Parts: sequence; structure tokens; C-alpha cells
Amino acid sequence: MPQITLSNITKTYAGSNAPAVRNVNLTVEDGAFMCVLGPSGCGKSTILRMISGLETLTEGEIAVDGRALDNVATGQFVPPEKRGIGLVFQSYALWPHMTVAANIEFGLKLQNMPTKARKARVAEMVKTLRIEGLEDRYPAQLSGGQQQRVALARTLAVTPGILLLDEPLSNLDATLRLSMRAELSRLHREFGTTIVFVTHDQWEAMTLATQIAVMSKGELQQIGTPDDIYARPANRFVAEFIGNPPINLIPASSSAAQVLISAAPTSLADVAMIGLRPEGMVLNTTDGPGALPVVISEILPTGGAWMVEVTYANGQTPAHLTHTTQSPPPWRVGDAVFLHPQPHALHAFDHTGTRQALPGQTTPTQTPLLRASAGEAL
Ligand SMILES: Nc1ncnc2c1ncn2[C@@H]1O[C@H](COP(=O)(O)OP(=O)(O)OP(=O)(O)O)[C@@H](O)[C@H]1O
Repeated sequence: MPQITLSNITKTYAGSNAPAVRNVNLTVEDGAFMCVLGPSGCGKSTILRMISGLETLTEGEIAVDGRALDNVATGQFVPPEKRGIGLVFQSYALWPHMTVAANIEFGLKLQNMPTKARKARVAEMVKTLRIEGLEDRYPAQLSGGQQQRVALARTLAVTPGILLLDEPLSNLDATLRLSMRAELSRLHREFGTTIVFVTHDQWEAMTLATQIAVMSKGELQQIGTPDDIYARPANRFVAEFIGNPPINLIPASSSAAQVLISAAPTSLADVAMIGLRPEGMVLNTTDGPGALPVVISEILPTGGAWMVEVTYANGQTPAHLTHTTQSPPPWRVGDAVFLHPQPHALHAFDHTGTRQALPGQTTPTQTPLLRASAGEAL
């Protein structure tokens, strides 16, 4: 299956003075499930549309297995229909006047596949996508989730080496999203297709991706495995964007940060902000190195888990932190306890927002890109 390479790609739409995508370098390895993740308007769909050929580049090159599909310098441009790329958008764009079977068969007819082979392929896709019994219905007679499956079946029927998915699950309810996620994962395993999946949903990206590319304001912030992105965020933007509830951030100059970091022998000279993941701390009644004396200010059950808000009031500026736990907290609002940070859950960020590895921590496997502009994005 193919590898996709984006080299220094920039896109500035006509009439706009700021690029929607700026100087992005990204390699999607053969057989990868790459999620492009970021807030609305950060340029995710633009990247996908450029890979598909629906948008042209302003600068740079997109290549598949070393063959340029779009190269601004040489003027090379392969039209979308010649790229061998399947595309599924948020709106499924099924042909309304064709039945489910005819929709799936459509691309195979264009490929001049003989009738018998075509029918067999449609039957295979219907089975794979679990839409048996719906073959003779029209799109208007299907639920959103069924339409979604038909759109995927139609795209996968022509066995594209590359599959581009733009928020394909966003119109589905929570239960259907969950089962479609599992289905996408299964399809990726079965077909080995190289997938680029655009989403603003961090949970979707964390559960599906083999690699995640996090974007902000048209720029790539970090590329890594879900674990890299969560445990070793390259900068403050990534640390804050990933994680729910979000990471606790405390100015390094505050006395709360000084206490928390005292267990990790390090100089805070270059550090502007300390981050602590909500699940990366223990509350108990024992003092110790790095333990922060706090008071429980709120306990919120969230169904099988609890959010515990705590306040540290000893310094000049009080610090409010959120803790999450899977066990029922034995505390009551107003109880005084000690907060013990777990070393792996503590993060330090410098004045540009770039993460500084603390003693015993590693730096991200693939670092970022555009250090200065990552700072700008904060
Ligand atoms: N055809 C266009 N002409 C001009 N500007 C555009 C066009 N398409 C997108 N943009 C702008 O480019 C930027 C990136 O848009 P894009 O659709 O790639 O973002 P996105 O991350 O996919 O957002 P969303 O999650 O909301 O779909 C936005 O500021 C958007 O307004």
C-alpha cells in the first residue's frame, strides 16, 4: 500500500492573505491510520482536499510512493480521478436516484469490471459493511449510519490504496459512532489501506490512529503515536488540546508549582508553566516531597469516574486543580489533603510554549516543527 509524502506544503486561498495551511511536512507511512486532529478552521480539510487533488497547492509537493501528484515548482498535477484515492466526506454524497447496490457498483462500472465480477464485489462489500438486506433501497430510505456504511462500501469497492475520510462519523449518534469506529478499525486491519482521517474529536483520534498529526492555525504542531501525543506533548497547545478534563496548568513562578516540582530535581529557570494531568496525581493524608497541601472544593461524579476539584491556598495566588479518579473518593468538600503528583504526569513548558523534558522524561519522538510559531499559536 502507498506512502504519502507532503513536503513544505502551503495553501493560501484566493482572496485570503493568510495561508490556511503553512509549510507542512508530513509522511503518512504505508498502511498507517493517520488522524489529522485540530480545532475548527486549523486547515485539516484543506490538507485532505490537497491530497485528493480537489485543491491545488500554493507551494510544495505531494507525492505518493515518490511520484509527485502535485508539485508547484515543476507544474506537475495529477487530476483527482487518476490518483487512485478514495474519499468519504462528512456528507455522504450518495447518488439519490440509485439504489444501494447501484451506488456501490457505480465505481466498478467506471473501471469496466465485467458484470459477474461486479455483482460478486457488491455482494462482498455489502457483507463486509454489514448492510445486507438494504441493497434495493434508495439513500433517502436509509438512516445516517446506513448511508455512512454505503458510502464506505462504495469507496472501498474499488479498493483504493489510499482512503481519505473527512469527519465521516460526525453526523452519527454516540452509539453508532462507537460501532462505526470499531468497523473502521476492522476495515483498516482487513484491507491494510493507508488511511488519512480528519477529525476534531480527540477521543476518536486516540482510539483509531496509529499516528496523529496535531494542527493549529494551519501549522503542524506534532506528529506521533497517540501515546506520544498524550504523554510527551511537544508544546502547550498539544498538551491543552489533548486530554479531557484538560491538563492543569500552573505558572512556574507560583508557590504551588515550586512545591510540585520539588520532587523532580530540576532548575525552573527556563520554565514558564507547569502542567499536571488530572489523573496523574494521588490524594491522601500523608505529607511528603512534592506533596501539595490542598482543600477539596468540589466532588463531581461523572458515571464510573469522579472529578475532584482542589484548591491550594497557601501561596499568594490560589491554585485550582482538577483530579480525576476511577475510585469513589473518600473525601468531603472542605477536607484538607495532600496532592502527590506522579512524575510522568508532570510537564514543564518554556516561555515559547515548548515542552522541556523533566529529569527521567524523554522528549517527543518526532519534534515539532516550527518551534517559534508553536509559541505564537498559544
Ligand atoms: N474555499 C475556501 N476559500 C477561502 N478560504 C477557505 C476555503 N476553504 C477553507 N477556507 C479557510 O481556510 C481555513 C482552513 O479551513 P479548513 O476547512 O481546512 O479547516 P478545518 O480544520 O477542516 O475546519 P473544520 O473542522 O471546521 O472543518 C479556514 O480559515 C477556512 O475559513
